[in-house]
Amino acid sequence: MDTLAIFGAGKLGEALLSGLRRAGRAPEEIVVVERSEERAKFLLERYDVRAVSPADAVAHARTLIIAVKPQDVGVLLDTLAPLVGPDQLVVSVAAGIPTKYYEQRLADGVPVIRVMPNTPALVDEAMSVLSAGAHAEEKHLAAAEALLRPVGKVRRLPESQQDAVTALSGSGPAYFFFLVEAMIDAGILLGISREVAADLIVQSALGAATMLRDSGQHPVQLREAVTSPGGTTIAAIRELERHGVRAALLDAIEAARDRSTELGRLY
Ligand SMILES: NC(=O)C1=CN([C@@H]2O[C@H](COP(=O)(O)OP(=O)(O)OC[C@H]3O[C@@H](n4cnc5c(N)ncnc54)[C@H](OP(=O)(O)O)[C@@H]3O)[C@@H](O)[C@H]2O)C=CC1
Ligand SMILES: O=C(O)[C@@H]1CCC=N1
Repeated sequence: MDTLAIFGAGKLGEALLSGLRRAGRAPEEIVVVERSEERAKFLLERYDVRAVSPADAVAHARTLIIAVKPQDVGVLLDTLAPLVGPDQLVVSVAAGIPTKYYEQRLADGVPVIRVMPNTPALVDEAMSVLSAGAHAEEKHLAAAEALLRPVGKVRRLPESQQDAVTALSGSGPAYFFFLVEAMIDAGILLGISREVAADLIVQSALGAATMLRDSGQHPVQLREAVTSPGGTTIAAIRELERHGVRAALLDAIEAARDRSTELGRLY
């Protein structure tokens, strides 16, 4: 049985856990390591998985998913280092932390894979990008892909691109939520109730996302099809351009990339 342990079942760890359970992973194949008893109780009640000590988790599991915050990885590795061996697989989802960081602290030869998933794992629509560390072979990448595929789309990219990936798809859902939040506020401004505005905008977002994925058309083509000559859309686009929204997005995503790089240097 390919058992796995999730260290830190917070927002992202829980999103992965929920997907693994939906995908049919039996509760006895998964353990979690959590600091808070209350959180452990919640996870047991909701997902039927046990919370155990780090030592028990390492003894129990072949695959170790590290889903604690980047600033907590170092302390966790102090505990794990003497326990983990090269027949196990470490999968890290921590933003910014390079595989080299793990390899320097764990026993020689322990395979490490860095993954950047995102919270749409909760609805099986995650984007997960994998990069192999120095000791990770094809079989390890394949095992990590098999783990993540049930919760969404999976790609492999070189680790040198992981900070950019973190800024694009790791944080990406937050940008869309932010945009939707602002558009609902615009509905309020125009005298539409919050409930109705949310319904209109969320369905428009879903429709637009489906077209982006399925139409085979470039976003510019799709936007042009909405933008009638002398019409309403171009009046809005002019304001978006006047306020520098495109430049703001470029700056924002660059800042996220830089923060990911910085996290990797801090810890
Ligand atoms: N949220 C997201 O969208 C994404 C997050 N990530 C990455 O996932 C990781 C987790 O992020 P997120 O879920 O948002 O953060 P959370 O704070 O929600 O989750 C982290 C969890 O780990 C627990 N924890 C901390 N230290 C330990 C430890 N030593 N042993 C066991 N559990 C521990 C925390 O407990 P406590 O609260 O008690 O500290 C908390 O429950 C981060 O590294 C982040 O970069 C990656 C992609 C997307
Ligand atoms: O904000 C963060 O640092 C994490 C990593 C990517 C998404 N959330």
